[in-house]
Amino acid sequence: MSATNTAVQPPADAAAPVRHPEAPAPGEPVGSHYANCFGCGPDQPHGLHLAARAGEGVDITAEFTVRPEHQGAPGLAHGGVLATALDEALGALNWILRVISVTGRLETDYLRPVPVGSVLHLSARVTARAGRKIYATAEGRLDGPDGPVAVRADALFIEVKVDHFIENGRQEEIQAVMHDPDVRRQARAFEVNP
Ligand SMILES: CCCCCCCCCC(=O)SCCNC(=O)CCNC(=O)[C@H](O)C(C)(C)COP(=O)(O)OP(=O)(O)OC[C@H]1O[C@@H](n2cnc3c(N)ncnc32)[C@H](O)[C@@H]1OP(=O)(O)O
Repeated sequence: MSATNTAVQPPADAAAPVRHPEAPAPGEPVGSHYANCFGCGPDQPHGLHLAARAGEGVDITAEFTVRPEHQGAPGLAHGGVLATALDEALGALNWILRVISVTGRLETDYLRPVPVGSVLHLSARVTARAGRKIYATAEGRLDGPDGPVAVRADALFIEVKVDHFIENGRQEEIQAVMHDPDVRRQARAFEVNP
């Protein structure tokens, strides 16, 4: 990180976010960006298995069922796991913008304990963009999509190229995904933005 402007709130001159014309239609699943992702990967046995759906704007919704393996205190979700759920919901916004970005900063508020067995109803939306910076916010509610807010987060994501992963990831996993033609096509498509 080269500069000091790391605030999660957008500057006054930030632009309004725009839904990409090829974003999934409202209600459609956005899909998993990586089968072994701890947040959304279907092949990750220890993961959260978050399955996000596109909203009507630059937003998504998702549900996270808290399992016994997600505990911190007895019978309650671990705070780091809840931050992961928020982070993953925010990361799913990439599909709506059709941009590849990674979390730069994530500020989380824990408002209510989240019991094991409960379903956290997540929603996330992009609030603004400024250059490579994407400002977004997310919340998780208990007892349904209109229930009380248990956790929330403001985040700053930074747009990156596919090379960010190729250059920094462990070669074993990089080589495995590079041989998957679907992954390659999908990743490159995200880099060709209008
Ligand atoms: C294929 C789809 C993938 C979808 C992934 C979603 C999964 C869920 C989300 C995640 O978990 S992502 C994984 C966790 N995040 C990371 O691993 C990111 C690690 N950090 C980095 O790799 C670099 O720091 C980063 C690419 C984010 C930035 O490095 P750069 O060299 O490209 O940026 P630079 O230093 O030029 O800074 C550009 C601007 O961003 C700001 N910035 C950079 N890093 C920041 C940071 N960490 N926090 C806040 N602001 C940051 C920086 O201040 C600057 O602001 P200004 O333009 O106003 O000067």
